[in-house]
Amino acid sequence: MADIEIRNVYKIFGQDAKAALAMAKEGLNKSEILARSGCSVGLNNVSLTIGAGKIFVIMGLSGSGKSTLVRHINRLIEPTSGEVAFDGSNILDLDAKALRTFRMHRVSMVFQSFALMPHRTVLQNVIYGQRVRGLPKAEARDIGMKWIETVGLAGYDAKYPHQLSGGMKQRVGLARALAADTDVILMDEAFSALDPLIRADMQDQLLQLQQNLSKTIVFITHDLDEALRIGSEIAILKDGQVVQVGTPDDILERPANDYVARFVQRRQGRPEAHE
Ligand SMILES: Nc1ncnc2c1ncn2[C@@H]1O[C@H](COP(=O)(O)OP(=O)(O)OP(=O)(O)O)[C@@H](O)[C@H]1O
Repeated sequence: MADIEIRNVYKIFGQDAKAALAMAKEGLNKSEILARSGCSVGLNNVSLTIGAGKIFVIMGLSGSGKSTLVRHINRLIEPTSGEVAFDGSNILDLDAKALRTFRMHRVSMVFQSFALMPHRTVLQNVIYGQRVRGLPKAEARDIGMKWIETVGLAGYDAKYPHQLSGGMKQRVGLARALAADTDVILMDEAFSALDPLIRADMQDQLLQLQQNLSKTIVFITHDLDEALRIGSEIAILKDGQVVQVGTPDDILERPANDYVARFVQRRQGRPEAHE
């Protein structure tokens, strides 16, 4: 179980990141920084705590920084400034070997693009991490088959990714993350290719995982109903900044500002409030 702390994280993409960082720290906004430095601001002073055992949902318009934020949690991306800590230890201090171990045991990721290995079967994809860890084949197989069945793909273990639909591939990606048995699972629009029935099923699965196995799940979605259904907490990002973090009730009933109120209304298909 891990508490994840994101502290004053800035992420600047581009050549002149140092100058752009100084501008961000002075309080210039994303478009001013882009105009002056040519740099794109991914995250602009983000601080938040993701409690162990929670389903922490991240929402925001396209380009608001959701994927950039989540990729900091397994150090796929490193901040230009700031810290990311697991149980108080800054993961930026891990050397290459410790980072490999951290990724193997502490945090796995389900990508929107599936990221399956095309020449390996469903089962081989699902148990790849376990095999790399050195788990004997028979044991890894049992674990893999269990999760393949859980995600509704019983009978597909010997198929190859090209023989599956997009939604099925997404479920293989999820089974792989579950089989890896890490404390934390990062999910970047991981349900976007699922049809509504399977999507609802997978939401139930996630709630069970959280409740029964105390997994911490960080979940990006564009779907407010999904966020409200599964989220212990929801963070709303805008232009690389967190505009509110709260329970589903907080977000719906006590929006922190007009932006969040409009965001929620728009997503629910209600008429927009006045600007
Ligand atoms: N590799 C990169 N190079 C340059 N800019 C980047 C890079 N990755 C992200 N950005 C910029 O950082 C900002 C946040 O991007 P990010 O992909 O995190 O947004 P997002 O909220 O996940 O969007 P979406 O919902 O479309 O996936 C955007 O302005 C984007 O242009």
